[in-house]
Amino acid sequence: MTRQIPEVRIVEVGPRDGLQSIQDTVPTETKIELIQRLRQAGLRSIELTSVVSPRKIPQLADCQEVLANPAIKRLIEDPEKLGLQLPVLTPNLKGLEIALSRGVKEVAVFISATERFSQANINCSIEGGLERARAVARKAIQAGVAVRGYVSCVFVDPYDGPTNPSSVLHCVQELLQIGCYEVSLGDTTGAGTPAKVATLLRYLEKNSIPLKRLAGHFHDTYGQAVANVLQAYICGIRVFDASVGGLGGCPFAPGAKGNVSTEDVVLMFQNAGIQTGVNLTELIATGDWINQQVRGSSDTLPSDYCIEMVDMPHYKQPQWREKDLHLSSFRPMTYMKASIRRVKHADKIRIFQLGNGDLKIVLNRPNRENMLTRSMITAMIECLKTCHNDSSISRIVITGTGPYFCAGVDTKRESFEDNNPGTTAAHDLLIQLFGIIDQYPKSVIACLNGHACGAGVALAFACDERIMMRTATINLNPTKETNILTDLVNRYFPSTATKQDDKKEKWHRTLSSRPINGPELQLLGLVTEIAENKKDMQMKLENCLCVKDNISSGRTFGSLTKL
Ligand SMILES: CC(C)(COP(=O)([O-])OP(=O)([O-])OC[C@H]1O[C@@H](n2cnc3c(N)ncnc32)[C@H](O)[C@@H]1OP(=O)([O-])[O-])[C@@H](O)C(=O)NCCC(=O)NCCSC(=O)C[C@@](C)(O)CC(=O)[O-]
Repeated sequence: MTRQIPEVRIVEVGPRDGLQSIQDTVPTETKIELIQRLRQAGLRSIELTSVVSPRKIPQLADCQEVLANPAIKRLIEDPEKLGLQLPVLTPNLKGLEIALSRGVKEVAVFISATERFSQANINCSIEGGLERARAVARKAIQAGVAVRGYVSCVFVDPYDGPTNPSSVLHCVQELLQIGCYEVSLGDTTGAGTPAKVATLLRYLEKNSIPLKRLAGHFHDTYGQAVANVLQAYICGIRVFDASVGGLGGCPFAPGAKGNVSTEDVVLMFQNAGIQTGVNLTELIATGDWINQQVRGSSDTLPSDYCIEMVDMPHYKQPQWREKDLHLSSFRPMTYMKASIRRVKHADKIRIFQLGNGDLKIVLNRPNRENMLTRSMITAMIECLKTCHNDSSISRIVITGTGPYFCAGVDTKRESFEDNNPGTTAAHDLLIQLFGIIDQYPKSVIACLNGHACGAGVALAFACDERIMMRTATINLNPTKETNILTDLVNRYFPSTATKQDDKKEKWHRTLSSRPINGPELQLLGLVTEIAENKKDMQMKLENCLCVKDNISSGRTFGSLTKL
């Protein structure tokens, strides 16, 4: 017998909650594109904006322009026909009037279950907020406009502390009474945990609140938001607010973090076979895009899964992605099957532990060609030391994002001389790093996603193996970094065999004179594999049987490197 699993509805609040706290003005066109992309990704309920005081929420001061945009207007005109719900947040009659004048067919009213947050957010008491909501609902319903309700601070008020559940009950009862078709329970401060969620929902249900009239709105301040969504689902909630990219937060709830990310919610449900109607890959691309727009990078993507997916080979090919994202048709590829756990994300370094035993260190400073800073070098050293005796890790993979593997040390920022008392010069840190890599008890593989220069070349050559993109080159820039590389060559290339000395000599000469590409390096035996593209590199990495092998010089080599 097939198990019937009810569907969930996701209310995407990214264009409103997601953006409202961002300091720098997000251009109106970006907001419009965000809405369109979200719709494209399959989201059917999208909160478009809010019509609130522009003094209080300057970021959404362009709400009228958003609503008046022809593309958005077309959606607003007949959302039902398009299968859409497009609420707009309206705190009072003024907001409602503006929304109505723009043809909006659904509004959302919002109150708080606690006094201090209510004052901070909407400048009135709980009862004052209810009074406003009542007036808005009455007029909206008369105009044939649907009304959704929010109750904020259902667990904790940022100023008052824990919330009395009876106040939440009162607010929910009132909002349903005034005609809200659904009330979203706002964990504004992100203080909720699954146990608190279950307790509150049981309490509301016992007091005759139908769970089908409730939605969950969880913020991720303490990393509990996805767990809270799951717990609420188990309790019977089927509607969840979420924000793409995990953006969000109320400026009047200091310290609170963004909403639960839509990507994580969709991923969780989809993998449980619960349909959300959302195309996860389109959504992840949208999350990546909006993060780039508002934060200048995808560094802050909500989960490691999203970060990994964005870096995935062939990520840009929807056919492939769609297929692989369904558990039933998962590609038999260790990398995909592997669970991905964040070990640490230091400054410009991402570190993942994959379930297949790889630890992946990603240099993530693409706009500066992944040039190494002191903190990046230190983070790598710390990571390698931490994982030294970790039996769950068998290989270390070092790679980069963007067109460069690593363009050396950022000499504008880092000194090679130990001229600051108490600090270690970049040179000494690098030597320490290369020494650790060289003597590491596990295999260390450099995946040269792009070009390497200066100390970046040295980093690659301190590793046991190198897999290199065909289009990548290595280039020993004639800078003061050269000394480091010469030092490395002398230290780490075997000196016992004359033949190898010859090769070392040749390699050094070639390297010093011009950029040298992967195939040339492979001929010299200095690169194990050449990859045609990211996917191929991943496959080559999967197949790389790198084994540590002690040789007479005392240094360790990958057995596949034929020097
Ligand atoms: C609620 C008010 C408007 C009351 O503000 P007020 O100061 O009590 O109202 P007022 O009527 O005295 O008006 C003050 C000024 O705001 C203007 N104004 C008044 N109303 C509007 C309007 N609708 N649209 C545009 N402008 C408006 C009004 O014209 C006047 O302008 P001024 O004469 O000073 O230039 C104000 O306090 C406000 O806008 N607060 C911001 C609330 C807000 O947007 N908070 C964030 C969203 S809620 C949230 O994030 C929580 C939630 C929903 O996501 C769930 C959760 O996580 O808990």
